[in-house]
Amino acid sequence: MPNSNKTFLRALNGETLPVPPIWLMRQAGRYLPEYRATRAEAGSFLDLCYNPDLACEVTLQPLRRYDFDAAILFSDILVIPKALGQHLAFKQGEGPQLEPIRDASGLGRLSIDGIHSSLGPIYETVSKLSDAIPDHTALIGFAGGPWTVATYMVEGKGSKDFANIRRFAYGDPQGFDQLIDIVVEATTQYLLKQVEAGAECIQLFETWGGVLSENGFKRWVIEPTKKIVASLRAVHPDLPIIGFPRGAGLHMIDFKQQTGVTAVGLDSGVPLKWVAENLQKLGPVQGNLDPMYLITGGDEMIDETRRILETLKNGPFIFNLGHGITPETSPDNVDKLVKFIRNQ
Ligand SMILES: Cc1c2[nH]c(c1CCC(=O)O)Cc1[nH]c(c(CCC(=O)O)c1C)Cc1[nH]c(c(CCC(=O)O)c1C)Cc1[nH]c(c(C)c1CCC(=O)O)C2
Repeated sequence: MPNSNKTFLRALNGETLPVPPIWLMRQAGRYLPEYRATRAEAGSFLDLCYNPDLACEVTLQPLRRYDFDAAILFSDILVIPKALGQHLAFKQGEGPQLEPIRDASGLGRLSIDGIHSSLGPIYETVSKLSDAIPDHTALIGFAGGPWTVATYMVEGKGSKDFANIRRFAYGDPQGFDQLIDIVVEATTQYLLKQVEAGAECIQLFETWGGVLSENGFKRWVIEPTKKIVASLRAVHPDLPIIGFPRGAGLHMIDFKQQTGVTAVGLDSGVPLKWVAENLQKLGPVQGNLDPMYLITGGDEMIDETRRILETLKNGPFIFNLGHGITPETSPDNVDKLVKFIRNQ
């Protein structure tokens, strides 16, 4: 039975609560002046990710302002390719850059042997957070979904059409399976260490799940996720796991049923009546305010929030965005959103 003062864990345990728990993807980040100050102190974004004291500090910043029901470890999904030996840099204003692996011949550059020494500072951040967060706040650990992590490993940066990875995966499926297997193994070990260090729930960010063909989604999103979930549950049978298969549409039913995740994160495009009638009957859901409403604010933000709360109120539900908060977000609008949800 989850700690009863943690509403986030209660919702994941299937409870329908009168006021849903709330946290926001990317709740620690550039929209907060105190985050920008701590990042400057760290030197760079990656330096911040590998500095346990400062990573702990930026995780706590949004909790101090908004008292969210969950804290999410401050790190990035791309620490896995880096731990596997792929060079990673974040260029200011340009996002991540990796040396791309375009085919199976590049897999020799990866090695799983040294991952824990590379990821050690992140486990230390989790452990510090576990001591530092308030009693009523749950601690979320995370990793990227294997397909999404692989998109950056193969494309070498963000992509609009994912042409390189689709060419690799569709043209050499067995070779591509090997890359996915390496990412699955590293991710599983990484998440087990996060749970050991105090993470109470895991979220898998499958941000680019929606770009695959039907069979591709089964083979490179559902199957790898299922393996990670089974390996985590073999050690921690009751661990809540949230899958966020962004853009997956109707696949979300199979995703929920076949992977064994506890809850499904919804992107902003998902029709909520369909969710209430189908997906939410299978387990808790989380989402899905379009982050752009936090920039526009006003009555439109409140009306859209009301619609979400109203449509999903008859089942287990966690309020969140449909994607990460953007740097242009006004901290005051986040305050208004949280107050509206808690005071209706
Ligand atoms: C695809 C992806 C990445 N990282 C992540 C995803 C999946 C979710 C999503 O789609 O947003 C996940 C992520 N990234 C970050 C977190 C921290 C926890 C949180 O507060 O939610 C989490 C959970 C911090 C971050 N990760 C990043 C920042 C901004 C870095 C900075 O401070 O300059 C933060 C706070 C950088 C990042 N990291 C990544 C990209 C493409 C970028 C550049 C885009 C950008 O600049 O916003 C890879």
